[in-house]
Amino acid sequence: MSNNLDTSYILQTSELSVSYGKTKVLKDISIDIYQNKITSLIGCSGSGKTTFLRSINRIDDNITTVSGKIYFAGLEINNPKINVYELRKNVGMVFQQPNVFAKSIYENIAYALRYHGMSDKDEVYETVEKSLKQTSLWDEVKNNLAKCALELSGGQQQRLCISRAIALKPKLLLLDEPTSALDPIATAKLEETIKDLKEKYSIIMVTHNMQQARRVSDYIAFFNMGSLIEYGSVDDIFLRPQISITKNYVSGKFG
Ligand SMILES: Nc1ncnc2c1ncn2[C@@H]1O[C@H](COP(=O)(O)OP(=O)(O)OP(=O)(O)O)[C@@H](O)[C@H]1O
Repeated sequence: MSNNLDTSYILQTSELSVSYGKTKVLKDISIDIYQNKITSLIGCSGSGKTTFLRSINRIDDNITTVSGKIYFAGLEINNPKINVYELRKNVGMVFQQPNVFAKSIYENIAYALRYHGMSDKDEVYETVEKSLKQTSLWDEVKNNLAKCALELSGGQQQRLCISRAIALKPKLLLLDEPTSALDPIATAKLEETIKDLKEKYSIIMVTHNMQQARRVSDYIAFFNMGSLIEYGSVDDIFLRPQISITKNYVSGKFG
């Protein structure tokens, strides 16, 4: 991490290490993640990508030991004074499997808004509509907002999960393999949504799909066995990798 906290970065880590019990699975990760860009984390299974994501909104507080620093929007997130509830509002997370609630499409978003303190009915409705439009789901569901979200297709459910996350106006969106459960058409649609969202949000996405990483990302971070091996622009990593293991991974020689 650079010496000064820089506002062009949404997230900076300095020598971040994370252990489950005695096993250290992330080792001294120092990285500066840019605002309003899409940064993809790539690497073999077990290299620590998801652990990195989860440490940013402190989901695993009870099962991990963390050392080093994580600065989100300039604040050190593991400081005891940090309000974890506020942090999670500002750092939205979308998981591999869409986790919609067994409620109506409308309620999936409205519930989250009310939970976080929005009480005005008109404001809730407007925010639901706006967040569904931002993921291009509005036109597909606007006449069926009372339908149970579980009846949507997998791709629609995933876009609903993203709508729910962005309805809370997070500064950072974490996407953990968001298209891994989707077919190619739903994947293409979700990739378009993700690219549109970077106008307003900073995004960190885990993906195993190298074509997707190339299509969608501005920056790529390559992890291997808990270490950050190489980090750079999408062209730096795919066309001019500096480290042979990165080159072998992105060219499909292992992984
Ligand atoms: N809850 C947990 N308890 C103990 N070990 C865990 C836990 N979650 C992950 N690990 C271990 O931490 C290491 C990193 O896992 P992680 O899920 O972060 O990797 P990953 O790069 O995201 O993998 P994948 O691409 O398969 O999702 C692995 O060795 C994994 O077994």
